[in-house]
Amino acid sequence: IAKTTNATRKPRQLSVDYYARTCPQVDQLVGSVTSQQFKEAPVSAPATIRLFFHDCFVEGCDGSILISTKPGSKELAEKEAEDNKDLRVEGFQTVNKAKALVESKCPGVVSCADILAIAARDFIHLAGGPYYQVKKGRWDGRISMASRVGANIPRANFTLDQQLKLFNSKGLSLEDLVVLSGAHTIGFAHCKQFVSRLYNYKGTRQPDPAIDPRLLKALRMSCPPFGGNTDIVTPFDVTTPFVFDHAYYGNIEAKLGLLASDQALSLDPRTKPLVQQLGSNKLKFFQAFSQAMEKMGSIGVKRGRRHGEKRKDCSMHML
Ligand code: HEM
Ligand SMILES: [Ca+2]
Ligand SMILES: [Ca+2]
Repeated sequence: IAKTTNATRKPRQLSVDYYARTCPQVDQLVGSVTSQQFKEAPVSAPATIRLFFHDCFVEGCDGSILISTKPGSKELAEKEAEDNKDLRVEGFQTVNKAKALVESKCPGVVSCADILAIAARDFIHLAGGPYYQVKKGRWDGRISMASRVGANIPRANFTLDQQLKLFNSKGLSLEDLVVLSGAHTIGFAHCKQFVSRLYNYKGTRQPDPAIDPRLLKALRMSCPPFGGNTDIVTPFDVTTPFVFDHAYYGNIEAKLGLLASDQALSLDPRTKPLVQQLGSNKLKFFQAFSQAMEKMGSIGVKRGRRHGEKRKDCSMHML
């Protein structure tokens, strides 16, 4: 019977109890690392959530983002790509710690891609967001190339159409786009991601009219037009930058969006009604976010030895 179910199972299907026999305690093991990490370095939460997003959008959710460039190799790994340079180390550290613990209890069983998916869920919950079951069974990928990143990661100055096109190409809908962008309720961005909105919006030499004047003033203080400190970061959510809540939507309705791509969601008639709904209904946001994360978490999933690997060290391919 077991054989028949295996053969008839859709190849890319994930399941909550995938490790029921081989590593039943995997969620607890990862959980002990994420809760410790959250206490020591709360930025691990936004760091890991973004890491998961950048993993799933390039080659699918397969841990390709975790690979380090081989010393002496000409081919740079994904994490070296320009769009991944600002991924914080805390996300990588979390995955590595969790992987080490999981390997010590269930050697050679759990993929790095699944550990990243579980850790991202944990941090959403630890920061005050929803808890949902993570479906597992992803294999790690054999390809990690910096050159494949640029076209697959959305940019801060993307129009809604550009964002939508990219999300659609990943099997995600307009609603998924609006809901997943709510992850910008925690975390921070560097000045370069929005500085043109502050001084010279679309070449007008004027600020973006869709920024609240008080926010504009505050952002201009942290981010001068030239010669500022490039390490400065600013919270996405001016009200609760460490709390996973639905404040993001109220903010963009109030012209407090940080990136042009965020603000666009409350300006476009296609997305504005959903922004209003999510901003006024935390439960709806939490339910929609959990579902959308499951959808994002199943992009391009690989199963089996022919397409994937189970790494021992998440930063190195198996040979
Ligand atoms: C819709 C298109 C999106 C765009 C254009 C976008 C762009 C960005 C940018 C430019 C940053 C700042 C990076 C920096 O300066 O360090 C950022 C941060 C972040 N993004 Fe997005 N993002 C998008 C969607 C998402 C999604 C779908 C998620 C997760 C579900 C996500 C989660 C995050 C988090 C948590 C941070 C904060 C990272 C930290 O503080 O370490 N983003 N995003
Ligand atoms: Ca990937
Ligand atoms: Ca918040």
